Amino acid sequence: MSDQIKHECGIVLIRLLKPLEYYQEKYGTWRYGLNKLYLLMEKQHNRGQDGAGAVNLKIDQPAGQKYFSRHRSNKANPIKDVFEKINEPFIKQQEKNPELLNDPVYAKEHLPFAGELYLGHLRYGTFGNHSIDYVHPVLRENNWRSRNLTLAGNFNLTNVDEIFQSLTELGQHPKDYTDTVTILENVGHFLDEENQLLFRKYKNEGKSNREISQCIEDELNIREILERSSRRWDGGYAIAGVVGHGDAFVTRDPWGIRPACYYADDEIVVVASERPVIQTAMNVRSVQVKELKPGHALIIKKNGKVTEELVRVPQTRRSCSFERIYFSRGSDRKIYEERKELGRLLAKTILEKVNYDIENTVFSYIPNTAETAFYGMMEGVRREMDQVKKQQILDMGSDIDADKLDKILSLEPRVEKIAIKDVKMRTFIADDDSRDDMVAHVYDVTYGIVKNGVDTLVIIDDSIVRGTTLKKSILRILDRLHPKKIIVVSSAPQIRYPDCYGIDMAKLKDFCAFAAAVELLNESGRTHIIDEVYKKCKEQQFLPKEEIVNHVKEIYRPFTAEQVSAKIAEMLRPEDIEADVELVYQSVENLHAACPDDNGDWYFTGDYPTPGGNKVVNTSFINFVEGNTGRAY
Ligand SMILES: NC(=O)CC[C@H](N)C(=O)O
Repeated sequence: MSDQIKHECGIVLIRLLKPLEYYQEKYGTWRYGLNKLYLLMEKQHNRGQDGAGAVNLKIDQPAGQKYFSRHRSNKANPIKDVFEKINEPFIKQQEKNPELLNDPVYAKEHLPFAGELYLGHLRYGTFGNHSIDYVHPVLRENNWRSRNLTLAGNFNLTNVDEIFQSLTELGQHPKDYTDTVTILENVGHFLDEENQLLFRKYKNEGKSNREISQCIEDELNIREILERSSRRWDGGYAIAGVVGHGDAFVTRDPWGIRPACYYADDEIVVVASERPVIQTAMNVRSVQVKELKPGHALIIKKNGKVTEELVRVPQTRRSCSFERIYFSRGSDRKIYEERKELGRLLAKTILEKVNYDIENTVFSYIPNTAETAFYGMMEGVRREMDQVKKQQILDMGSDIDADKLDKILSLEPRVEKIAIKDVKMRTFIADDDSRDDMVAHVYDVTYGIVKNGVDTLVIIDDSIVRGTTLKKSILRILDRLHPKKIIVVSSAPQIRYPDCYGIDMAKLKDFCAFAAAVELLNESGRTHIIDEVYKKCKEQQFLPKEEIVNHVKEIYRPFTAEQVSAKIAEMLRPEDIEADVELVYQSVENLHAACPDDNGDWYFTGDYPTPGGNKVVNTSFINFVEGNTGRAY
């Protein structure tokens, strides 16, 4: 991916179902769970680098001793920072008395992060900023054990304002306005309520307060707490939580927008955002890792009972196709196949664009995530070429000989590694003029492969969001190879509408497809459409989200996808390069054919699965016209 988009978050939840001694004996360390947490977080580092955090809970710690430990970091390498902090007391203990460090009973009593429940999080913020207050897990403390709550999530809601308001209507006075803390207080409120209900029930039965605390811990109905609190959540979410006495859960939105998978046996329960991460960390097969069903929660009671329970009625599945195209690790066996298929499906169009002139075409990709789509594209190109060769052979009829056959069969597509990602250029260059020149060098190229002024260069990327890197770096540096033409292929369709479910692309004006459509409207004397859409958006600005319609679709309506692609190519092509530039995008139909199980496509089509999505696109358009640079949720 050439455009860096901030996106997603990663979650990890681990419950050790046996006492720490068991792991010391079987695996040689009571830190078995902690080590797995590290692995699972490190393997998901692609999902968030703004911050990281981890919590540990010791189940059944005696009163007066700390049972929650937490470390969070928003430093440059947050996972490393968090685990250095976690390791500090272990290093000290190692120096003081190494034997005690390896004693699980001593460790649980005296050392932080020696407990049965772990919650880890990697953050790419979609709300607020990068400050430490926004880093998960967030914690709500209380002297009643079963009222303590910690949460971490991969989520974005379109109606945090409504939920915040419901808290203030309850009489609360939140000290902060962050989406994660709002969710924490929202769930916390119903956790308190459930505690209170159970307390009353047992008080009426004449039980002592001590007995009641025990009863509450046994009976706390997590499913009900989640059902009551999530009733109004509009958005995509996979939210994990731990309650102070030892119950834990992960709940997923009813549309399945955000992903969550789990593995459970009699020793351990592991939940993570991505399947192959669990496969690798736990050394299990993909069939052993289950997807958490949309609208359900995986609930792990303190006593070790694991259930998947219905929380909100599942809706038509609209899981995020961008996970498949780009975000998730491509090592998942299904995602790998899907990415290849995305490339394969583009082959015919590409060959048509180059007039099947395979001798004068060089195929390559933008490193690194587009590599899999590239393999698929090349399979597709070869398959198409086989058809061409077959026809040429048939056309020869009886006029066939070995030389002619050799010539036909030897025609192979030219596959080369052209673009090389070189350096991360950031703050070193201060002034804007030289900055652009330096940014051009983020990518480098392999020289001597392209025939000057003759060859067409076909280069595939997984998606093009803003196109800035293409314009400033990739096209310029590719032009130095002197191709006749550069065709940039996107394995994803045009990104036309903002996301509001956990990917930080909330501003319409950032999308090159949107800029191109606006330019086309202006050029073709249809500027009035922009004004009309603005008026319609303003008219429904304060309507309930359920009544809002996505009028932004009208901006694209007069044009075909090809017209928009051609305009984007024109706009992204630097004036001072020699090569022609063309863009080829995936069609939405082919995206669905390649990724049939995950058809969430609102960023391509404007069809939002939740009413809040229409509100976000509406606000986003108003922001664009009014020159407001804020996020639209
Ligand atoms: N990408 C995400 O899932 C972000 C989670 C949450 N909205 C935050 O900004 O912290």
